[in-house]
This record gives sequence, C-alpha cells and structure tokens, in this order.
Amino acid sequence: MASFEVKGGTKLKGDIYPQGAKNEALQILCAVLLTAEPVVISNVPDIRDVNKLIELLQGLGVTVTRNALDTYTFQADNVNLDYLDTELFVEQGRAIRGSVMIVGPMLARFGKAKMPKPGGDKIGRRRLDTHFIGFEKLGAKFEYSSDESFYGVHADGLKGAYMLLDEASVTGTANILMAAVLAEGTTTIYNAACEPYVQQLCRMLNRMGAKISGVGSNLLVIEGVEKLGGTEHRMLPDMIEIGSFIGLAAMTGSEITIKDCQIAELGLIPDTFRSLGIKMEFRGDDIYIPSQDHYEVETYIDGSILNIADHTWPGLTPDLLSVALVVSTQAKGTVLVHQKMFESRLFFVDKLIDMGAQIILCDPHRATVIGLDNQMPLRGIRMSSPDIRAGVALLIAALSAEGTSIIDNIEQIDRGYQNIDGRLNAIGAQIRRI
Ligand SMILES: CC(=O)N[C@H]1[C@@H](OP(=O)(O)OP(=O)(O)OC[C@H]2O[C@@H](n3ccc(=O)[nH]c3=O)[C@H](O)[C@@H]2O)O[C@H](CO)[C@@H](O)[C@@H]1O
Ligand SMILES: C=C(OP(=O)(O)O)C(=O)O
Repeated sequence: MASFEVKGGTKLKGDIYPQGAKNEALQILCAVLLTAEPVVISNVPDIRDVNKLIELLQGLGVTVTRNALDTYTFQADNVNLDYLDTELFVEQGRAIRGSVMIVGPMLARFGKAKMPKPGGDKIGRRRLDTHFIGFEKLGAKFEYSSDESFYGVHADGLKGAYMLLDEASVTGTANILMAAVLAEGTTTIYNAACEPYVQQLCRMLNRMGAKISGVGSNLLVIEGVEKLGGTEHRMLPDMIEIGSFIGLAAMTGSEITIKDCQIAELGLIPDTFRSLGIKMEFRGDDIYIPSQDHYEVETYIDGSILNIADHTWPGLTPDLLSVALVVSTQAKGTVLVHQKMFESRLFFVDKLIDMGAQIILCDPHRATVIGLDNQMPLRGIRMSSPDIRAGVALLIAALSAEGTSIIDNIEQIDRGYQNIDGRLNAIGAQIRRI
C-alpha cells in the first residue's frame, strides 16, 4: 500500500492539462470488442483502472498496439471466448467497475458473455439489474450464480425492443446500447443516461456504422446493423478531474489555468463551483482561476442555505460532491451537501473533522458544512483514502492544510488520476510518494 506525504499551505501557480476521461475510456475500450477491424483511440488516460481494462482485453485476445503515450490501436479479430472461464479473467473482472461493459459487446457479437461481480468504488449499493433486464428485453437468457457472484447471458440472436430503464444507469445504458447496435430491428431505450461519456460512445458507434439517434437525450433509438467497422476516437478531457482542479485552486488560494477543457461539455460543473463563490474566467477553452483569499457561498433568492446535490446528467455528477464538500470547508457560509445516489460516500468527512473542519454528518446522504472562511486552516494529519473521489478531496485538504499530512491507500487515487503527484508538483505542490 503506497502513501502520499503532503506538505500543505503552499500556493500553486501555473497551467495544468486534464487527462482523458476515465469513465468514457472504460466504455470506449469495451466497444472495440464490437468489430474485427482496427480501432484507434487517443487521449487514453494512463491510470490504473484503464490499464487493467486494457490487460483484460489483451487476455481476451484483442491485439493492443501503443502508438504513442496516449494513443492505442485495438483489434478484436481473434477473440478467445475460453478466456471467460479462466481465473485470471475473474480476477481482472473483479478489479474494476468498467469491466461489466464487456458483456454487451460480447453478447451482441459472440452470443454469450459472463462476468464476475465487478469492482470499483465501495460507495454503497451498486446493483446491475438495469444492465441484465435490458439484455433480457433484447432476447438474451440470463443466469446468475449467487454462490460465485457470477452473471451470465447468452442468445442465439438479439432482437430490438422497447425498454424503459428502471434507472438511468450510466454503465447500464452503455452496455445495453452496445448490445442493441447489432440486434435485429429497432431498439428504443427510454430513461437512458446521457452523460457526455454515453454521448461520446454513441458518436463513436455511429462512426463505426451504427444507427443511433437521440444522442444527448434520454431517448435513444437504435436501428440494428449487421456489422460494425473500425474507427478513430479521441476521449474528452476528464470533467471530474477539471472539477477537482477548480476545487484545488480555490482551497489552496492558487492561480491556475486548466487548459483545453472542452467547456461546452462540462454541464453544471463550473456554475456549481461558482455558487461556492469561486471566481473563474473562460479564456477560449481554458479555465483561469485567480488566486482568491476568500470565497463566499451564494444563498438562494429567498435567503435559504445553498444545497449541492447530485443528479443524473445534465444534473451534477455525484463524482464531484466530495470535492465540492471539501472546498466548502473553507468558504464563507454554510452549504448542505446531499449525495443522493450513493449511501457510503460521505463517511470520509470524519477525516476532515479531525483536520479541523466544521461538518455535521446529518445522515449517510447529507452533510452540513459550516465554512471557516480561511480564518482557521485545516491541520495536517494521517488518513486513509476510502475511495477515488474522497481520496482526491483529502489530497486537496492536505495541500491546503497547515503542516504535513500522510494519505494512505493512494492506489484509490491512482485508479483515476494520472501521475497526480508529478503533475501537481510541477506547479508547486509538495507531494512525495512513500
Ligand atoms: C465506471 C463509471 O462510469 N462509473 C460511474 C457510473 O457508475 P455506474 O454506472 O455503476 O452507476 P449507475 O449510473 O448505474 O448508478 C449509480 C447509483 O445511482 C443510483 N441511481 C442511478 C440512476 C438513477 O436514475 N437513480 C439512482 O438512484 C444507482 O442505484 C446507483 O446506486 O455512474 C455513476 C453515477 O454517475 C458514477 O458515480 C460512476 O463514477
Ligand atoms: C465511482 C467512480 O468510479 P467507479 O465507478 O469506477 O468505481 C468514480 O469514478 O468516481
């Protein structure tokens, strides 16, 4: 288990480039299984979860060529279905959440797929019913072994169908979509998730020859095709990383320019941080955050307390609530943070309380943060990162704190943030990997 030693209290200054989007990458990489032709993907982040998925694809027989640091060619012309029965596959599948999205493409192209209960953050219940109900609607037979926590599907041929998803699951929508593109006839997915990750997947599949309309909405209509071909795809910058950098700049009083953000794809993210009083300017496609000693939380028109809550897209992604919460600890004012989707994602606040933050955890989903207005800096402590986003929130807290902090279990941060210590040290942070 690796740790970060973080010397806090230093202002950072300079330009930083966001990596390619982790959650998009996990979908896009699974989509390479839909064709025997080469698929070239660029802006691939060099992070643990993505690298593990690439290893899994290699295990399945996909030829992977690294053309440049962030660019790969994938060719799935010799997929080995027996690999699904190996212990290595089970181990790789269990390690990451994104592995579940091999099921849709495998089912569509080879008529069968199986999957151990996937990994990912332990942030509450993470059911997969939406995925498998969707496959069943397309005509697949579903089997579940509760002893081994193994999910399996098989079909002689998928048939298009109408479905109203029981929840707008991000990975569920991607998975069903990847099965439906090769199904016979028309599939309609209503209550589809429409995060930029899913929109990007739709655009890529259409370039491969799929016929998907309604991209960006919660009603996707897919005319099945017989075959898909190769394509080239570039990943969007990681919107969660961009939000994390905005929070980091505010909390440490740093002047930072986040480069090439594809601002049009960020939805409510900039305005959410603005509502905490954080100033920022859009300069072309860069986000410039000036050094600010104070930031004051907005209240609503009727004077009531600001509420930052997650929602399916185009609402605020749940993956940024931990960062919004940590930034609120030094704002002027009070914020109610409401994590609706996951019930175990706010428990990390006990570490912030140990550092001196004023937070009341109302229940597993809600925390009230009473901002300290930079009158009392947080104190460095030893802590452990429970999940990827809490981990980065703790890193931001440690960079703002007086004294030295140790953050253990940084493998969680490495799951989704590429060389975060190196990149932040380049603009003045003092982070040592120990
Ligand atoms: C690899 C990947 O892409 N992971 C992301 C993906 O996970 P993932 O696709 O696993 O998450 P889902 O969208 O399926 O669901 C997330 C949680 O929200 C609940 N839920 C979801 C939709 C809904 O309408 N109502 C509802 O209550 C689900 O029950 C679940 O507890 O989307 C999540 C929600 O944006 C993000 O936190 C994860 O980072
Ligand atoms: C919850 C997350 O990831 P995963 O779904 O891979 O666990 C996340 O990216 O914040």
